[in-house]
Amino acid sequence: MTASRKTPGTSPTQHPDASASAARPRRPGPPALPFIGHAWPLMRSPLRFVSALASYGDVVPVRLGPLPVQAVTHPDLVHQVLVTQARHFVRGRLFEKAGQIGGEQGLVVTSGTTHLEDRRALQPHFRREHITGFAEGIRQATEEVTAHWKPGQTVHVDRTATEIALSSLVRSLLGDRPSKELAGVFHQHLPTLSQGLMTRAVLPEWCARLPLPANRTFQRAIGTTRAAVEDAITACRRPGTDETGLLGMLTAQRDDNGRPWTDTKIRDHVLHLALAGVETTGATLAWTFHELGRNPDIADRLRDEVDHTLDGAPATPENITALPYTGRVITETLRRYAMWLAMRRTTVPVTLGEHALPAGTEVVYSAYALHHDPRWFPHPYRFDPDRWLPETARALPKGAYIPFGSGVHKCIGDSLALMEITIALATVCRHWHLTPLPGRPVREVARADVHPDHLPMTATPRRPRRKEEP
Ligand code: HEM
Repeated sequence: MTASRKTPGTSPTQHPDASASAARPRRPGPPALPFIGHAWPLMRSPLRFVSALASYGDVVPVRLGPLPVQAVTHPDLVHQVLVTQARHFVRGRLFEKAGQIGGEQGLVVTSGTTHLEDRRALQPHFRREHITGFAEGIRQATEEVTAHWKPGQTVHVDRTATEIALSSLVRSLLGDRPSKELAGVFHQHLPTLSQGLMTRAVLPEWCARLPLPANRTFQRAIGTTRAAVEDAITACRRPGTDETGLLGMLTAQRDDNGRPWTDTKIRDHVLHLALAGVETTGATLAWTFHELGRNPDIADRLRDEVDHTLDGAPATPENITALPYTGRVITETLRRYAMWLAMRRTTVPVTLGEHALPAGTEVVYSAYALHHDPRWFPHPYRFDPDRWLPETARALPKGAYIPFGSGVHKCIGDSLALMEITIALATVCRHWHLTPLPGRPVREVARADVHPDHLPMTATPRRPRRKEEP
């Protein structure tokens, strides 16, 4: 199945440029302004800013407002931060901000023993044998969201994709009792929370305290979203309620003394899953439709594969295992539109290559920048699923392709996300052609993930071909 396929391109063969600090001239970091540091270019064109940092060296000093951070740009060193030296790092400022939104006990903010224990408790519920139970809900969510499309209609694929991701997550959380209220609250407020999170990480602390409408909207969004999740927990704890969803699993969880997890802890975990899992999956799905729309040859190959393999049947966890080309399209989308900023902080003095970082140093890495480094990905802005063919994929250094991160904090929802995207994609492609609207260029916007600023496309119905048809 696509969901469980091995990350391609990470063969152990050493890439010629793979060792960090390989005789490249080091330049001073990019020029910073007083007080706000690099906040201005980071707010104006963040993707260009982070992608340019590798030209200054493997570890580059940057200032997020008043906060000095070290940007790690070489895959080898990123791998050290995330995997081999991970025990010397905790979450950094960005993730602490996530704590202000989703609470302090969710996986996205915790580190060390607390993180490890909770991760061990949650991990089994994200394994293949468990998540396949969510597949039918994902397919239904996709059918429902696209059911009202009319031939020739302009559909806003960015919103549709987020709705599919949202509705799928709510179904996975609540099992057979999907709640329209919770979905509605997530739908209304998650984009505000996600955008606010990045703004708060980049701007000085005092900006968040100004009595501005944006700050008030943000605070309201936190309050309403927390209350909606608390209501869902109360409903789930009622005797006789179905416990097939992730929320049922969380309410059944016990600590070492046999006591049930508190409502606050469960609420934090749910909010963190929603914050980490909806916009990311929605954006990846939207970008996939965008790339298929502007690459008709790739779209034809993908549709042929889906038609031939599914042969008129709906997408299931079993039949999507035989969609290798679709898998490569998704792998390439995840490369092209990866998360643009993540953080860590050193807890002890750490040496990265030839750089000595004292304890307490904030460190950032950008999967987006790594995935657009031409040393590892020639013509990085070209969308080319065949770069992932086993015979053409170049040997990549560890840490060069990390759409889901790596190490102890690697995305817990990676398999779920891949299954979800594959099922949603196959379900839509069976019945619809989506073509871009001429003269409406689509821009990449850096929120917590990289989103299309808008994605209007024309929906034209199609009939899936069966195997026996020519
Ligand atoms: C295409 C979709 C997704 C992408 C690209 C993505 C990406 C990532 C990345 C890069 C990280 C690690 C960040 C770091 O280094 O600190 C991460 C962590 C995480 N993701 Fe995802 N994610 C996706 C979908 C999901 C889904 C569907 C869920 C859950 C329903 C989820 C839940 C989480 C959680 C809880 C963490 C924190 C894990 C930990 O620290 O133990 N993600 N994700």
